[in-house]
Amino acid sequence: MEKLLDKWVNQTNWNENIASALATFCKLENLEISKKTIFENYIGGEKMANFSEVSRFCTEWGIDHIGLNFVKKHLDNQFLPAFVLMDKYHTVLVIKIKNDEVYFFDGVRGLIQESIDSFFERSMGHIVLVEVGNYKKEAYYQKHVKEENERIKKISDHFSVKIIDHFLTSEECDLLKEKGESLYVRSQVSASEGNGSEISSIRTSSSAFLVQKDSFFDDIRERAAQLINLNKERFESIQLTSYTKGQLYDAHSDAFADYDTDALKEGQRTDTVLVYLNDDYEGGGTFFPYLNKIIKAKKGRAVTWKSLDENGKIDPLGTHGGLPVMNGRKYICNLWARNTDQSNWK
Ligand SMILES: O=C(O)CCC(=O)C(=O)O
Ligand SMILES: [Fe+2]
Repeated sequence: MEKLLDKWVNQTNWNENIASALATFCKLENLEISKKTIFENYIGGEKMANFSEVSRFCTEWGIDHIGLNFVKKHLDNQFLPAFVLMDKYHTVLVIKIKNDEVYFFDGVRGLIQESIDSFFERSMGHIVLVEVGNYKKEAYYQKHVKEENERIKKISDHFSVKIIDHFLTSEECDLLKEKGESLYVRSQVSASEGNGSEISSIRTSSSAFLVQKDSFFDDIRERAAQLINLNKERFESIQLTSYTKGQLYDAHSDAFADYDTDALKEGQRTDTVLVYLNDDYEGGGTFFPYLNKIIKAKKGRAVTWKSLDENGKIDPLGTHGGLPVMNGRKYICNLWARNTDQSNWK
């Protein structure tokens, strides 16, 4: 697995998903097509790259391929590698099946393993099998491209992730980091049974809970409140999170699921203001898989979005996570607002 991960060419821009899959494929197959050529030619223009780029790429470079409606039997080593269009508007590169698990490269998440059933369930029903030889090439894509563009337009009309640079000064970032330094414990997530929280491989960072009384913390909450036009009482106590090399937070919503009755007793999370406290590390961007967007850290930068839709339900478009840190140490500050008064931190 380690060796295979070396072949991964990650995407660093939201519209580079296909280019990442294609470049990873070339590296795996030792094709001498440069990463630069791929990233310059197959990023899909101003919108995100769409699945037809895979076929265009193969045609242009004389690589035997076929586009098909995806059925489970394609998940067989004899047909691989294959490009599959997943939900989340992502194309992934499937390379191996072993013990009913699919191994695939994802532009933002690297080399992933998932059960065949759940992988198939998540997919959008389109696959390109590469170098399979015997099939005839056919064009399946136009209809899909149109649907894809419509879906993306709908998304960008309804959901926004706002970026506010210089929300905190560099000195404030340093001070906040310092205040948390001795308080880190392994991060947890809500327990799957809905009572309490637990350690999980989906979140491997450490967290510091800044529950002490401090006018500095109050001031930050006040500014977060002004930023998104809420009462400061709606903000929880500040949490810092830190990731060392390899640590990550997989895709999730900050809002609590219905079954998470323990957490919901204190109210539902509605808004997030996330602040980057440093930027001297590699990797570790904040990714929004449904929006095909990765936000890069910049010291003092705040990012804000809503977790619930207009009906108060968890909005899948707010799904996000922290990519693995490649080098160095990442520090963020989380300011979460709930729909009830949280001011027992006073
Ligand atoms: O580390 C990141 O960029 C995201 C963190 C996050 O989503 C969280 O702490 O809830
Ligand atoms: Fe989060």
